[in-house]
Amino acid sequence: MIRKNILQARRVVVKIGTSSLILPNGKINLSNIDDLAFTLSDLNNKGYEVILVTSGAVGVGMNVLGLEKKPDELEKKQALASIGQVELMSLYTQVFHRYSQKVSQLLLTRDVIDYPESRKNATNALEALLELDIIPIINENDAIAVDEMEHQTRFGDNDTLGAIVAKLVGADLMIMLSDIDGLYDRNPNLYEDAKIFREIHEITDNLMAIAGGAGSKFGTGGMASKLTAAALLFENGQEMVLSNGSRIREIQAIVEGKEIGTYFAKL
Ligand SMILES: Nc1ncnc2c1ncn2[C@@H]1O[C@H](COP(=O)(O)OP(=O)(O)O)[C@@H](O)[C@H]1O
Ligand SMILES: N[C@@H](CCC(=O)OP(=O)(O)O)C(=O)O
Repeated sequence: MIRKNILQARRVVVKIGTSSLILPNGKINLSNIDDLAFTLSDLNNKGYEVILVTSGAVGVGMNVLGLEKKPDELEKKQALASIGQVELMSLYTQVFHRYSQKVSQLLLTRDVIDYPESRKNATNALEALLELDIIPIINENDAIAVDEMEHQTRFGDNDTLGAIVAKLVGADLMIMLSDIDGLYDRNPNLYEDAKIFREIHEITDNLMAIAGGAGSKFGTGGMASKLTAAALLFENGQEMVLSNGSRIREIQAIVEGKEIGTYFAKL
């Protein structure tokens, strides 16, 4: 399938996962963050409207406190997110500044999106930021998003958040960066002969089954949540490319419609 719709895409949501921001040893992946800032700034200069959905608050918080294992207690994870989020934004501000690109931060919770008035406020803010040539950087507000009965504040994972943001702003394309080249017919970290899918047109139960299992120790989503995000995008006639967050500069070739990663588009 030729990725011809991608050639028309102007408004792009890029989602980067913890596994692309934190090295296996727990340190910050500075080269990936620098590549991300360069590539997104370059896209913005070329006339694309770019929104970044980033994970990493908890992972960076673990790095700040020198923790090797994510704590089980909810309030400790909240605290870690609160510590890590400022550090993450400080890093982003510095690297984007190097490429003369201004950025902003939005921390969302699900109730904001569920209530029509507050949803409209979020959309208005995003539209105003894009109009000002800013790259909005979005994360879930993990420090306060805790689910209580009848009041859902959590998105749960940033893959879903990315798809919801893409819907909110009517994005033409979502680029999902993970620690893997795309979706495989089975987990390539466990099976050497796993084969990559170049395109997916439908999210079936069978696909969900082969994407099962958790992801990296710092993240939360795993491959299944990427498929759930794709299914949400399909509902809105939107498209997604899942590609490797260790080769971020390939985003340029992705928006040129080149066959990189796995392309999710309805037929
Ligand atoms: N069928 C599959 N194809 C690709 N990756 C898979 C598959 N099944 C499970 N995975 C796992 O999902 C991981 C990506 O999810 P995750 O670690 O949550 O990434 P991120 O932090 O980027 O959100 C891969 O590294 C891989 O171990
Ligand atoms: N919002 C959380 C990350 C949640 C999440 O989905 O993580 P990931 O699977 O790495 O995209 C954080 O900033 O730590």
